[in-house]
Amino acid sequence: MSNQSNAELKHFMQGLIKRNPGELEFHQAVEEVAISLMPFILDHDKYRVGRVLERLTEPDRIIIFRVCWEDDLGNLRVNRGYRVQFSNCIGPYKGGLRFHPSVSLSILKFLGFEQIFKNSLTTLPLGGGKGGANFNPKGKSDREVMRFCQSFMTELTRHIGADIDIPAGDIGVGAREIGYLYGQFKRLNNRHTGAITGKGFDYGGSLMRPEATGYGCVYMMREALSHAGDDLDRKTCLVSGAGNVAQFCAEKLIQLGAKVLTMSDSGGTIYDAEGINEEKLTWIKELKNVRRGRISEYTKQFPKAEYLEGKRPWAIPADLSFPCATQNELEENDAKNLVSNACQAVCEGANMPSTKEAIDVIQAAKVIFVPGKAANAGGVAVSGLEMTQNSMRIHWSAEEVDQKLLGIMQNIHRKCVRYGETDDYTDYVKGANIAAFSKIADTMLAYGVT
Ligand SMILES: NC(=O)C1=CN([C@@H]2O[C@H](COP(=O)(O)OP(=O)(O)OC[C@H]3O[C@@H](n4cnc5c(N)ncnc54)[C@H](OP(=O)(O)O)[C@@H]3O)[C@@H](O)[C@H]2O)C=CC1
Ligand SMILES: O=C(O)CCC(=O)C(=O)O
Repeated sequence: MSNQSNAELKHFMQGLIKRNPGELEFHQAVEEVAISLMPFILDHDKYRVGRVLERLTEPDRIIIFRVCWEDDLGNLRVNRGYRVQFSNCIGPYKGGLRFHPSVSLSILKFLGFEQIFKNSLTTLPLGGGKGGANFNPKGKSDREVMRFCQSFMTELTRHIGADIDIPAGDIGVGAREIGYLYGQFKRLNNRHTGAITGKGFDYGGSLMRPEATGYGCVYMMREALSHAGDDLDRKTCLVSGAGNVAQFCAEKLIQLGAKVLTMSDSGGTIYDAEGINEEKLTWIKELKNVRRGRISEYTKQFPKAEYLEGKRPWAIPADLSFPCATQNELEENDAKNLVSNACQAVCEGANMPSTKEAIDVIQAAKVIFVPGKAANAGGVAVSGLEMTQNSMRIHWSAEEVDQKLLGIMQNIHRKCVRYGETDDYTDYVKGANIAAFSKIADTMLAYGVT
């Protein structure tokens, strides 16, 4: 990076940190983008003069609200709900809802900011947003989760709509929560519209939406390997997480002939040297989606596997890595382990799972690294396809949706290569950021001063 780019970057980040004090995850997400974009912006004066990056890092609006509900014992509980409507430049706000005790404004701003870029990469007309609450669904009864979702939606409903803002799931918001949220939306508005995605198939959902993020991530890995003259066959894989993204990432890897060695949750990692096959994965899905149990139980069912309490998967030797749990779950030392174990590629199923220091280590070793905004865009892409099907009042078959998903992931890969190829390395971070930014920035300039 030139001295001028460095100076501009420093100045920009100082301003951002001053305007958003203490929002560490938001700073991290913006810095990763700004490092890629600053030289590009300096080469294109219209973006610098138009102060596009400054405008793009200021959300259109943030809604914060009280969510009051009653638990099974009749106690009143109070949580905080949020919706960050970050940018509707290229389409209505679109992005998931996260229910997790760690939810904060910083986390939702980082997620909403990333979402603008990810959604741009899909080529669908989707803006960026994110929301959620510091509510912990773990250990709550179905009725408690329902009452919470109904209270949450009672406020959120006035801010969303099929052409305004379309939430979906994320951590802690799966099929059950979407059902309760959409049921309340429908009741309050007396209308059936595509105002939420990830809906059950019977009430307007798209086939393949549950699978889309994990499958899309594997399609992206396959493209990246193919670009490097390799393939997935018999590759050993580390997958973190055991939720929606991790389950379907593992499923597609198994289908395509790779060997999944690990899955994890916030308690620890299971390491199955024989590989997690379809039957074992079905058991994990039942454990996580129905019984809502802990991954540690796997070793009781499959005693040859090991449970590594409190550990992440990254110290285990394997060819490929798929962080699919949460932000900053892959740190500098983990990256060093991956590199010393000759890991060939990292494809991020989660949002910002790797720290900046980890990415630096991985890229310096010329290991393939595909960032979440490119690698996990399949989920929101199929949400976009769900919106299209809702508007057209039709359902596409699973094969049709899967083909479209594959096409979108291949197209994202091509764009990353177009903007990120250098002599000896494909910089997918730079490629994804510039490809996504150009479209948003040109649209912002077309709108004038807004
Ligand atoms: N669902 C989707 O379509 C998309 C999701 N993503 C991203 O993928 C990631 C996973 O989302 P999703 O699978 O939907 O969520 P789920 O809630 O289905 O699963 C989350 C998984 O991550 C684990 N996890 C959560 N927090 C932590 C933590 N602090 N430390 C270790 N493990 C943790 C959970 O373990 P435990 O149960 O113990 O908490 C669980 O196994 C997130 O980053 C999300 O933003 C990105 C694009 C689309
Ligand atoms: O499907 C969606 O709208 C959003 C998915 C999501 O939250 C994400 O891409 O991080």
